[in-house]
Amino acid sequence: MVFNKENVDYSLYLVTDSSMLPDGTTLYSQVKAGLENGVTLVQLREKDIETKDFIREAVEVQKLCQSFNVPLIINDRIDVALAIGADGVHVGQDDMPIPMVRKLVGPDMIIGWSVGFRHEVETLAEWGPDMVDYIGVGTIFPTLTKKNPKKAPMGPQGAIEVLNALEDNKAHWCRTVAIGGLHPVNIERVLYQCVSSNGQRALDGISVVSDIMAAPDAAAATKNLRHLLDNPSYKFVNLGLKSETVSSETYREVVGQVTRNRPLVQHMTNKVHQNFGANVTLAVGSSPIMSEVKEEVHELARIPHAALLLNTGSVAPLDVLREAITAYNKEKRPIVFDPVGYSATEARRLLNDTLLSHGQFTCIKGNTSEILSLAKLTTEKMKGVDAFTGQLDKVMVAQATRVVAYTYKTVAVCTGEYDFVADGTFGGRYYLSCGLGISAKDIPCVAIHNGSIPIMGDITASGCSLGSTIACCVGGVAPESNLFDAVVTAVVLYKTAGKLASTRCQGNGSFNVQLLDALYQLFHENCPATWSTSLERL
Ligand SMILES: Cc1nc(C(=O)O)sc1CCOP(=O)(O)O
Ligand SMILES: C=C1C=NC(C(F)(F)F)=NC1=N
Repeated sequence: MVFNKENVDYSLYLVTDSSMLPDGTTLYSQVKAGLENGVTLVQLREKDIETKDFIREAVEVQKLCQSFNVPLIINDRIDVALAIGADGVHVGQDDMPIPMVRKLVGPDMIIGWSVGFRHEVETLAEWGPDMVDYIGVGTIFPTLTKKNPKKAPMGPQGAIEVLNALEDNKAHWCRTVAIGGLHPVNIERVLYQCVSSNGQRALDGISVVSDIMAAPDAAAATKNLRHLLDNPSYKFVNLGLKSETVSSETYREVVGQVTRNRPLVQHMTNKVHQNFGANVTLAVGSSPIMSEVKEEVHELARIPHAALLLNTGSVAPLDVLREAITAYNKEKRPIVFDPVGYSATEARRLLNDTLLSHGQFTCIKGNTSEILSLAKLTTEKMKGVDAFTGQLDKVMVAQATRVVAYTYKTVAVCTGEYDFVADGTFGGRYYLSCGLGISAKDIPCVAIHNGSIPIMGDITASGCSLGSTIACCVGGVAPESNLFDAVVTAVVLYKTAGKLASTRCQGNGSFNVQLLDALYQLFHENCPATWSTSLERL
């Protein structure tokens, strides 16, 4: 019996592996537990097994799947799939070429293909809708399950690239499942982040091997995965409802909450910023801790109103930075990410990309060149547009800020004479298969301006310390507050203080001191109605 291909549910795709079964379980018992608790598609995958044994196992698993009305896919062995009348086959890039597979299995069988790169999608699109029915997109995260892995982990951003390739090549028939190192700790983030740039396509499902096959309690493991898939909202922090307008009333409320809650702001940052960042944090009614001790990040993240500022000018080892991201994501506490010098060197780009794929950030803040690089909008692409006044650059930079916010599903801040703040969080909502239907150009973005403050660029750590201020605000607001409002408040507060300090200082040295004083005064007076900074919705 071959399944009607049009209504396959790809949402929870179990790929078997009989080499990792816990004592007291069998391949059959693990698959059964999966099917009883929400697995929607099964792939029998045996790498070194005698054909006779494989056939026997396949017939047994096929009967089980049929009793749950779930299709059975056979990995790689076309002959076995044909012999037992399986519902489909899955082949890798180095297995039998797809057109030959289709010729052998006929039009009704499901064909799945392992895909990791844009050129493989282009090939698939050329073959047209009668060949590949779905693709396994991976390897998302490192995994020990696949022996001799040929692909480096691509992270959620790699999966987005594949989704974009499907859209660019109009392969609308093709379904997608992510695979590789997928577990409850990262599945919501993958489903939340992996949306094509045009907002039209998301993953159709996730595929797991060890999370179920190696689980002593496969039923519980499956129930947990099913829960994540059926409750499409990723609460990486308390994402409040969107407020319509950001006003001085909003600022007053945020400052009031920071004052009341005095958040702990953990800094992992560069040496130059440490001292000034700690003083800015104190001036903004918060409590700094400059700790890069891996063993204490979980304890710190559990402190009420904790927030992390991760500034990759920091020299903390990569595993410490990753552990911090894991800890704050786990506790659903905000992380402000400042990818210093993102595109300056390949080493920095790699470090920042690694951190960006390791967790979910609440706010990504950068200067214009960092944001343009993160948005993959090189100045060449920008030059393609006629050179109007600076006004045009403002539009382009605002768009780049929206692209970063959308790509990383975060609040993005781009600093400069105009500070841009864009909100790509979507309240943490995600959907399977279809995206949210909107693209980067549709997301909210504001421009914050207070005249030019040239001296701001002449002191060290002025940009980094905006990061500290943002962390104070997103850390200090009450749960269910709107993070975009908290970030905008921080930027408006900081820009107002910068302007004030620039009118009072005699040079760099006194500007530093005046900036601290201005932040302290503005924060403690908390009269935003008097703040001079303008905010414009774009
Ligand atoms: C079978 C397979 N294919 C992959 C690919 O990237 O194509 S990764 C993988 C193994 C995934 O196992 P786990 O869920 O235990 O990480
Ligand atoms: C190598 C593989 C890659 N992806 C998939 C799946 F996710 F199921 F599509 N299965 C495999 N065996």
